[in-house]
Amino acid sequence: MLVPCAFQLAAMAGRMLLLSPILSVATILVLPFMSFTIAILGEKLRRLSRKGQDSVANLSAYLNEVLLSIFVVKAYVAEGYEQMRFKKLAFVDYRAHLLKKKMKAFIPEVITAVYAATAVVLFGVGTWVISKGGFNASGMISFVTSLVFLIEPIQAIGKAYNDLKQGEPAIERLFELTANYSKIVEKAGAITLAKVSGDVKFSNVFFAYGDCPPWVLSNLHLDVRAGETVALVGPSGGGKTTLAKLLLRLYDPVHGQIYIDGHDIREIGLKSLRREVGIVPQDIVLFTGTVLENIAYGVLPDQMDFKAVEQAAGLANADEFIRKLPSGYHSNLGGRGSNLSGGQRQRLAIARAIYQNPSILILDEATSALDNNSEKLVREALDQLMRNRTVFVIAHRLETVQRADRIFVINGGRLVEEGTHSSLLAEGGLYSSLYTYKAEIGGLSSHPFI
Ligand SMILES: Nc1ncnc2c1ncn2[C@@H]1O[C@H](COP(=O)(O)OP(=O)(O)OP(=O)(O)O)[C@@H](O)[C@H]1O
Repeated sequence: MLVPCAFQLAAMAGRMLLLSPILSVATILVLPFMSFTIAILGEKLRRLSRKGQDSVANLSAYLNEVLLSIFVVKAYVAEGYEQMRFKKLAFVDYRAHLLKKKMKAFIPEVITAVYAATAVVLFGVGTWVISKGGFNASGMISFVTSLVFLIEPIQAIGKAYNDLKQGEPAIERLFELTANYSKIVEKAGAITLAKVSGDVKFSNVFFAYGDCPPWVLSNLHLDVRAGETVALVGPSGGGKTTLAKLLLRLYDPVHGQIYIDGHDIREIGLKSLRREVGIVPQDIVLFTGTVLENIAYGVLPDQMDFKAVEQAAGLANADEFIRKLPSGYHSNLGGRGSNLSGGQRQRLAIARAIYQNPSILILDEATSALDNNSEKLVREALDQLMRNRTVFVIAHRLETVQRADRIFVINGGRLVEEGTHSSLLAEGGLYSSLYTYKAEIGGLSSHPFI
């Protein structure tokens, strides 16, 4: 579009110059004013478009959050409060879009006014030139016709400019999103692990989310043997979950290395690494889709092994309740599995991890208590899952801690104690005081170390 417009503009400007240099100069003097006006309005439109984009994003983020937690809203009788928050955000959105629409309607009016002013100037100068005898009426008509054809491409370019300004915020947001891309990149020539036994070593690891002190993990040395179950315990905020994130390579240490079977994990392909390191998070995440898709999560439909899914569900004590669902394994888990009980959700997550069959497992134990029967089913499922793997348990239950081969006590990002339940109690350090404190407040049987 720009090329034909530029040709038309040049041809008409040339013709006008030939017809009357004085009138052409008068016209040209108006052009910077017109461009300046268009630029200012374009910038205003860009800012309003940005506000519109932000308000839509805020509103949809809000709805996404509140609709998924509607039961909490109802339980806290917070409908009125949420209605007020929604109205506020909706009003901001309404105002932003209204202002944008107003500005879009206003711009052509301003441009028309600028044209009218140009016509008045030309009329005055034209009359003066004709009265001086340097120009006749037919020449004037020809000049005005050329001017009309000159304005046409200017209008088209102005419109394109406004469209660009209006679209700019969307492009800016896209660039902002791409700027947030993970810093974790796979090394060229990264290896694929073949058979993993599951030795894990953290060597002098320092980490901070902002890449500089204060450290979230500092001077961390851990040596975990293949098949060992280690419990990570310690006060809240000590760095246990961060340690697990580093093992999954969601972040890289600022200093130090992490090894799996002697390979620095930065040398391992991300797919291969995350295939071997599985996680059962504390907050179970189920997706809208079938039970089958949720257990074989991430596997393409034509590569799903239905028999293995059934087997995993069986080991996770989930097969029985799945079969009772209306369409068994093909039942849809609406609303992220909100129609399942807490224990059933946990067992599905365990079945997912069993299906993945990782060599190293990170288990962030749930803190929510289940009833005795459900607890027993989940416990048995976990026993199946933890068998023959290296397991890091971010442990909250005394039973898990006691059964671990070793316990690592993490405090303030440092490994402060290491040993078995009895050896650590005998040491009389942080572990022992956490244990005594929890025993005193009566939380011993359920969640001693959160
Ligand atoms: N994404 C993040 N960005 C910045 N700081 C973070 C982030 N995640 C965690 N932290 C901070 O890192 C520190 C360690 O957090 P982490 O979740 O690893 O502790 P934790 O021992 O697992 O705690 P908890 O037992 O309460 O789950 C905390 O001070 C926390 O505020």
